[in-house]
Amino acid sequence: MTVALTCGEPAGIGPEIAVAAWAALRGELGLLYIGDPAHLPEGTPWEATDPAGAPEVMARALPVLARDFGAPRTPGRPDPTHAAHVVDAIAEAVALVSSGACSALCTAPIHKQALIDGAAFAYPGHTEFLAALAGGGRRAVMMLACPELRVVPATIHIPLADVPAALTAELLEETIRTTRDALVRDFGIDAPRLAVAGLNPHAGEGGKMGREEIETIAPLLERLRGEGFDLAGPLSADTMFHPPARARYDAAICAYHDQALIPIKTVDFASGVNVTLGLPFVRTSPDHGTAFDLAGTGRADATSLIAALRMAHELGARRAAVG
Ligand SMILES: NC(=O)C1=CN([C@@H]2O[C@H](COP(=O)(O)OP(=O)(O)OC[C@H]3O[C@@H](n4cnc5c(N)ncnc54)[C@H](O)[C@@H]3O)[C@@H](O)[C@H]2O)C=CC1
Ligand SMILES: NCC(=O)COP(=O)(O)O
Repeated sequence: MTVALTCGEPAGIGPEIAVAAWAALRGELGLLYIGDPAHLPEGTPWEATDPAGAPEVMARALPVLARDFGAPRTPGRPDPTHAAHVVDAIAEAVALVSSGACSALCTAPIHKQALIDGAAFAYPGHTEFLAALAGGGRRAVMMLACPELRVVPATIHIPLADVPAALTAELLEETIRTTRDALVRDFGIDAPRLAVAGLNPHAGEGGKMGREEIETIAPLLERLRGEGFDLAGPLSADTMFHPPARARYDAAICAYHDQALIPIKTVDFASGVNVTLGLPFVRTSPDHGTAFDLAGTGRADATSLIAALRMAHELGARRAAVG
């Protein structure tokens, strides 16, 4: 069983944390790095191979599906000529997991702006790109998970000003259903408890601080409770994330990106994992970005990538076992 690991933005910390993760995990799981080996830190032991050969290579070298990105890497400074190769590596990894050659996909961070500028990348992130590659008109759902907390932003990479209009009952319902299904299937939670945040301060304060809770969120939750969903909310987001509140749910569904990601990155920035729900294959990622300020210094922490690779391996194995 081999986890495909895409290189992400070569100017970021991806290549160096990939090597650190390989060193930490080589006795534990198989991974296949997809990228340009010339971008790996000097002196990295690596070996060109394919998914079938990766587990055997792991013990002595980083297994690499070697691709030529055509130009060296300058840490902290993205090269526009790399952008299309970065996108191709993700598409290639999806082909490997879709064919069953790899058991799961883990992605090192991309720099969204560099891909949009350099390759006219038409997506705000991996999540939406992977949903498009998976086909079937899917809408993938982003979850970030650490041992203490799981959060799901219903709207993702859109301007804050656009959130109220985007947070429709349809989007929220699909997000809740996808999250519940994934908690059962991938996380082994038989009866998931979900907490749903309001959009406004104090969840609207009875309509005095916004009406989305009364008009959209509460009626939807009531309907879904009628179907047997275990749903709390709409809750005030500011009091959902302290430890006793966290103990009352298995995942928090949030209205927008920062409402979800600020708490988890505060609770556990080091080892949070981003996992995409609703795809026909497993995809995880570290919770952080390209960290240009650290690229090339050797000071980047690989803990989150290690946790992401472990989760990818575990979820891939679980799906393989249950079919
Ligand atoms: N899954 C993905 O592809 C993700 C990509 N990004 C992208 O990354 C780029 C940079 O985003 P930022 O908001 O600056 O976030 P960032 O996570 O790259 O950096 C924020 C701060 O955290 C530090 N940091 C990040 N990772 C670290 C690590 N492994 N060890 C130690 N310190 C670490 C950085 O040095 C910086 O001070 C953006 O283009 C963003 O879209 C951000 C999050 C996820
Ligand atoms: N803030 C999370 C993030 O940017 C990750 O996005 P994605 O590339 O996993 O869609």
